[in-house]
Amino acid sequence: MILKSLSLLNYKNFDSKSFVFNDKINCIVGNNGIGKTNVLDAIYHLSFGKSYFNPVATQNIRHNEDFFVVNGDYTKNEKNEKVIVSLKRGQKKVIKRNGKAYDKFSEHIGFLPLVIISPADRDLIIEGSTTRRKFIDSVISQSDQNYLSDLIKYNKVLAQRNALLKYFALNHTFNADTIDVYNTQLTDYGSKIFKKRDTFLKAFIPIFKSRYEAISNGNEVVELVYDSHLFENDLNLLLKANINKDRALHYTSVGIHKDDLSFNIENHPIKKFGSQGQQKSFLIALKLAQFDFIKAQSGVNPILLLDDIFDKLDENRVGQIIKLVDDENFGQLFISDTHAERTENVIKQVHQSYEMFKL
Ligand SMILES: Nc1ncnc2c1ncn2[C@@H]1O[C@H](COP(=O)(O)OP(=O)(O)OP(=O)(O)O)[C@@H](O)[C@H]1O
Repeated sequence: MILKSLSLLNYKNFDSKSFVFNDKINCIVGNNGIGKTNVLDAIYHLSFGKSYFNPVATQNIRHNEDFFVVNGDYTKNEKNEKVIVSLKRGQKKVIKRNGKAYDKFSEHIGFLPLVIISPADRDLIIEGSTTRRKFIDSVISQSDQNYLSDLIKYNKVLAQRNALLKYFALNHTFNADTIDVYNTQLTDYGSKIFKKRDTFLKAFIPIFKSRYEAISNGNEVVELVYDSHLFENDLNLLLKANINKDRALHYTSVGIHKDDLSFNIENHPIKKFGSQGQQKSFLIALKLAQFDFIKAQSGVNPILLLDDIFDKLDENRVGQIIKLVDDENFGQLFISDTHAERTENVIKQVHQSYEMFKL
């Protein structure tokens, strides 16, 4: 799959801008704040219908403008595919593929597989469990539409159960039968989601470890562990056992929305004991494993966005990463960097064609 060209209208700092891309490597270089990451984010938008960086949709519209349009022309399986994402203030976002608007955005997810590696990934290590669950969910969703639909349904039931708990507390009342209905639904969707997360992680962890080994030259031992209450317990029994706690808290304290991943280096949490370079290597290995996994599932080479990844990495590690991407197994690559010369020197070592875009 190749993104042939991209055009932006009123997207973040760009009024109107077009690119015709190289099929292999595209380097977007320029000073801080010039809009390099915004170009990558526009490409991300075309795959996921939203920004990787800014969850407030309207903030992606250029200041003092009324709308944005991001237009991408792709070839996939030898067919041309045109995807347009647009947003007008006060209206709903529209995603069109070949002129036809999607009813549900979730149907588009996975159509243009993409992996982004960015400094913002640090949130996966430093922030709470939500970001790590989002990561697992986004990898599985790109190759399994049913997973995403079960997840959406689970979250809806969860919100209803929480609202009911709040209502009971405010009105000093309780009805076990209504809670039971929600428990059954949460158990149905939650068990399926748990099984898929478990199966996914069993396949994913070895790939991740081998990616880390390649980046670090095999000198460090890392671990990724799936933490879930559901390993030892049936969700329905758990929900029943915790009902008094949930009533006191006014929300549901157990379920797959509490799952987490532990990231360790040499048997200690990487958040506390990993150096910045080790943390960055860990995140890159995680994302490259995501790439491998999506590719194996979909049979398509995802687009790979490398946002500002050379910072904080020593030459050895940069060399290892470049060696990895200098491989037929990778598809199209987009790299952003502040140092045009550094990027060009690194990219010259790769035996693939490339294009430099100076903003
Ligand atoms: N809605 C918007 N309207 C106008 N400008 C915006 C909007 N959103 C972001 N910007 C501008 O985009 C610029 C940031 O762009 P971006 O993050 O792509 O920079 P960058 O080239 O990647 O920089 P760095 O090298 O520092 O990472 C900032 O100048 C910011 O003010």
